[in-house]
Amino acid sequence: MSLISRHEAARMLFGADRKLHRMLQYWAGTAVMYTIVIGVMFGPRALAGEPQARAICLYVAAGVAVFYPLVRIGVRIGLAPTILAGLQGVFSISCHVWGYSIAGPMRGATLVGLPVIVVFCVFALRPRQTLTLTAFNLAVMGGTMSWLAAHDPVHFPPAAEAVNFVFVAVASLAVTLLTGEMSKLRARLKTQKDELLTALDTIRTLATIDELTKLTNRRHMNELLAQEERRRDAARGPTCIAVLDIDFFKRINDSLGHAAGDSVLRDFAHATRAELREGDALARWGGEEFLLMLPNTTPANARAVLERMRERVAALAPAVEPCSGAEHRVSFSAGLSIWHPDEPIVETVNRADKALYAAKAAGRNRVIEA
Ligand SMILES: Nc1nc2c(ncn2[C@@H]2O[C@H](COP(=O)(O)OP(=O)(O)OP(=O)(O)O)[C@@H](O)[C@H]2O)c(=O)[nH]1
Repeated sequence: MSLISRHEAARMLFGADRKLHRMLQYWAGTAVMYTIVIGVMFGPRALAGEPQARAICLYVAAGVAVFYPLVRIGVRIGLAPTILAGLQGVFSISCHVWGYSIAGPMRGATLVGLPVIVVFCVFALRPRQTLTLTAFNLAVMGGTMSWLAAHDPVHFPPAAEAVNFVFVAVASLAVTLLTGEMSKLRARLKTQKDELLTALDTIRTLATIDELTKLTNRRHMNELLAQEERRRDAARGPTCIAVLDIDFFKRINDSLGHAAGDSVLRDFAHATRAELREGDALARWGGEEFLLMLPNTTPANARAVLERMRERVAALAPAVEPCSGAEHRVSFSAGLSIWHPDEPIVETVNRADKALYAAKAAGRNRVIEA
């Protein structure tokens, strides 16, 4: 039989999920605390056969055992941590109150643990909920102390009980207020973290995406080109570069206005993007000019992609002048070049750019290879 590593054992006991792991670590921490405290206070008496001591030892052991699967199931079914923390808090209070009533002269020691319960709940409960738990804690403890002082004043002198109560009330309230501040601080930190993540996301988008067309922007395309250059791999197929430019775009702008021009740019981006595979990149290179990078693509295949793009663009609804009803069909010209591995990739882009000029000079709405 193979021995399991400490890491695997911890994974089995605490699970792989980070949240579950954290909650079960708290559970383990409290289990160890209970074992020590109950063991020291009631262990010898339980071993001596005293029924009350045995009963509380069993109660605590059963409670600790029940909470382990409860936490695991709770996290799996999405039970609010508040409910789990509340249940553990109430269980803890019942242990303390019971322990206090049967601990004899040592009972003062059990009071130390009451404020600790609140500390353990701080990560799951909101300040108001923590305050409610403390109020419940003091009501149960105060009620028990009063009852004990009234029914057994010899063992529970009223004056001593009153002092004990004041002590536990002051300590619990102080801890509750402090943990409340901690909770607020945590909530503020969480909000700030969320805001920072959103801001980071926006910055990342702004840095890589063209706002109008939602295509890759020039800055990011330059990074992709450099990346492709670094990755230079003879075993892979060739990389093709194309520069695309919308024909007579100025006319659309001049006769229909800038907003209509923007709308054509968006439609053009949408239509051409539909022909991209994973790994291809299409960027708005500037104005009405676009740069296409097709890794692992032969020039024949790249030409076929550009032809399909031309068909899609030709199928776009024409921009219509409202007064004259004149139609402006959208088309583009493109220059295509293949990247030679010994050539800086910017040179390949320049060659594609020159081929684009040739396509424009040859009458537009066509693809010319460099
Ligand atoms: N609406 C809009 N127009 C833009 C944008 N960027 C550049 N332009 C316009 O695009 C037009 C480009 O015109 P030209 O460079 O003369 O080219 P063209 O009219 O397309 O002619 P050819 O390229 O020779 O076919 C100019 O009028 C620019 O103002 C933009 O973001 N939105």
